[in-house]
Amino acid sequence: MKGLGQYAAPIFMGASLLYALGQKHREDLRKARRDRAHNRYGKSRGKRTGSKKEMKLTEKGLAVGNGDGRTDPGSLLCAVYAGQDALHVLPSHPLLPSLLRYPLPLSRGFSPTSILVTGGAGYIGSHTVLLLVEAGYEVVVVDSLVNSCEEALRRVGALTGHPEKVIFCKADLLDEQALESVFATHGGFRACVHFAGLKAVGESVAKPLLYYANNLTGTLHLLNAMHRHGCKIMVFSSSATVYGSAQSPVTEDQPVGQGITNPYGQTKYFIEKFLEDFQRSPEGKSWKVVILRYFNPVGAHESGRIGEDPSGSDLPAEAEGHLAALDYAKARGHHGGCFVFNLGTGKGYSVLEMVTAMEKASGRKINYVIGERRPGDLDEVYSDPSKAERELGWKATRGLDDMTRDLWRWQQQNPQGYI
Ligand SMILES: O=c1ccn([C@@H]2O[C@H](COP(=O)(O)OP(=O)(O)O[C@H]3O[C@H](CO)[C@H](O)[C@H](O)[C@H]3O)[C@@H](O)[C@H]2O)c(=O)[nH]1
Repeated sequence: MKGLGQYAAPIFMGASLLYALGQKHREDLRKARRDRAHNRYGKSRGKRTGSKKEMKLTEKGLAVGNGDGRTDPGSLLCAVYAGQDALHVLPSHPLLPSLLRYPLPLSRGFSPTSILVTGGAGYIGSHTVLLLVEAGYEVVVVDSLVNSCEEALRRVGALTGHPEKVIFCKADLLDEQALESVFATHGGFRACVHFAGLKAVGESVAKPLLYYANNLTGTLHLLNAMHRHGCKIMVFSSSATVYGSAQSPVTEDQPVGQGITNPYGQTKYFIEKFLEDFQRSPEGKSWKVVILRYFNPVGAHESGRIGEDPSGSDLPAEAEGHLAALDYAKARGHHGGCFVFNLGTGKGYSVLEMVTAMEKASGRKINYVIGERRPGDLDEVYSDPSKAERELGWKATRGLDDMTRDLWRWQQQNPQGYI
């Protein structure tokens, strides 16, 4: 019988190998951290050359980059998996199947698939959060609840079966410190979908300063926080009002900003300008900005559980438009840009057609009085949505009857809204 000593040499060699690989792995991680810190704080301002290698945290894990923004698929040093509360790092070397797998505890909410949604408790926001969770994302919602309530998000969590993936932070975008603490606590956002904003056309005519201060300042705080924390994908919820007096059906290349009839529309126009100007600047050129211009969304989720809280286009489909926009931005890899899409049915409905459709859906007679146009309202605006269909693969699929039926179901099940 041989003694245990015969195993000593292989064990020693194996252990040395493991130690050496572990050392290399730790050194790689340290180097990656250094590189990231350099990039973040702008210490390495030198022009990158095609031959200079760099460590990159990619979707699949830590990889060696070519120095030109690309990575070679074979260069993966370790895979990174996001768990519920931890980041799991698994070295790709076959000799180390599990020895170096260790969870890095993280603040709740961090995940490479985490999306920040501002105004996510609102009408379109809550439908979008639902679709994002169904698509596998974890969502951090920042909302001041000025025009919504948390119950909408509880219902979204219940409908998806993943309440843990809907993380709510009550915060006002005007409160820069609160916003900073959301990024510091939940950071690492892959993208931001920005809905938060005041949206009542009539009120904006009566209180323009409130609208300018709120919508513009809040967005500037958000953009600064995203910039500080390296979140470079923005999907912005804009509005058809930016087309002002343009002739319908409006296409994305028609001029914007002329003849806008109300301060709400002006805020959307100015925010589009902020985004375009920043994206064109050296600091923002790697950002991917997708601007979605809505055309009066109508409807509710088919479950009747979420809809517009009482405090024509197709609402659930518009929420899908946000996912399509995220996919579009992600598919552009490292190529930044600013892209604009109309989301609408391509068909205009008159107010009387809406009344008739609601009568049909509810089986009730609706009394109405024909009066003056409300301050700030346009007479007619409807979209040409063909660019979204061509480039995003998005199309409004439901007709007026479907939208009013879902809207009526929501109204019947929730006559007082979310209570
Ligand atoms: O300063 C603010 C203003 C609003 N909100 C929140 O933002 C959400 C906005 O949702 P709404 O239901 O009021 O609005 P919609 O989802 O219907 O509207 C969305 O689409 C509109 C276009 O039709 C506008 O683009 C609007 O900004 C965008 O939120 C609400 O939860 C509200 O509480 C904030 O958190 N901070």
